Amino acid sequence: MAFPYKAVAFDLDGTLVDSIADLAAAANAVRLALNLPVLPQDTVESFVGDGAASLVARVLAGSKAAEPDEASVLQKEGMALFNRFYLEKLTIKTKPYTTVVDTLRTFKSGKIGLACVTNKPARFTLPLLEQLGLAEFFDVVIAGDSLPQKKPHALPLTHTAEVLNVKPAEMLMVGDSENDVLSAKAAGCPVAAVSYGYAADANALGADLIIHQMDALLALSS
Ligand SMILES: O=C(O)COP(=O)(O)O
Ligand SMILES: [Mg+2]
Repeated sequence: MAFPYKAVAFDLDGTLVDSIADLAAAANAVRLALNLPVLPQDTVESFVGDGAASLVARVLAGSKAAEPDEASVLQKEGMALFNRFYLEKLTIKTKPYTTVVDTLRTFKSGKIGLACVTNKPARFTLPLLEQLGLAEFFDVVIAGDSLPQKKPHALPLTHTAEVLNVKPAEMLMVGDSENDVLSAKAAGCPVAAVSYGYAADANALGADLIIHQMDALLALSS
């Protein structure tokens, strides 16, 4: 194919799949179990992007500023509840965004290396990809706890490029958040941002390119 890159690394939440309804349901199930009032879905959406431990800390505090304190009893209890509730209902409403499946299929048949690089922990990432029939497309899946560093660090992307045997400059990162853009820039990867994800303003992320649906990638040529 005329596609200008040898590989593509995709973020998961807000990029490949719209997972916010199930994330918010699990988050609010945690709050109800702890006798806290439920949060609006938009509030939970603003807490997503830094992995499950950060999400749980923010959901418990009701504030984006909260950071996980692994030693806290409440954080441990919140994590245990979130793990249980979210794993039970990972893909009730979660679906791939429009044109995602066809785009992955086209890249796969064009021998483009494909990776999923997410901050979501592996215990959720792998079953979610399986349940939605997406796992088969990826040569490599790097979750938030697969390596010692997660996005916005460069490591998930430099490691992915190494596994796919391409240079970072030959691998396009596609994401929806500041962490995706920062990780790509730190790794030396070109980066596209999707306009439909969980960032308040995709135009402000500093990506090289903005796309409004995934199959816009297929129109790129060198
Ligand atoms: O689970 C998160 O916090 C974010 O996941 P993502 O990196 O796939 O957007
Ligand atoms: Mg994302």
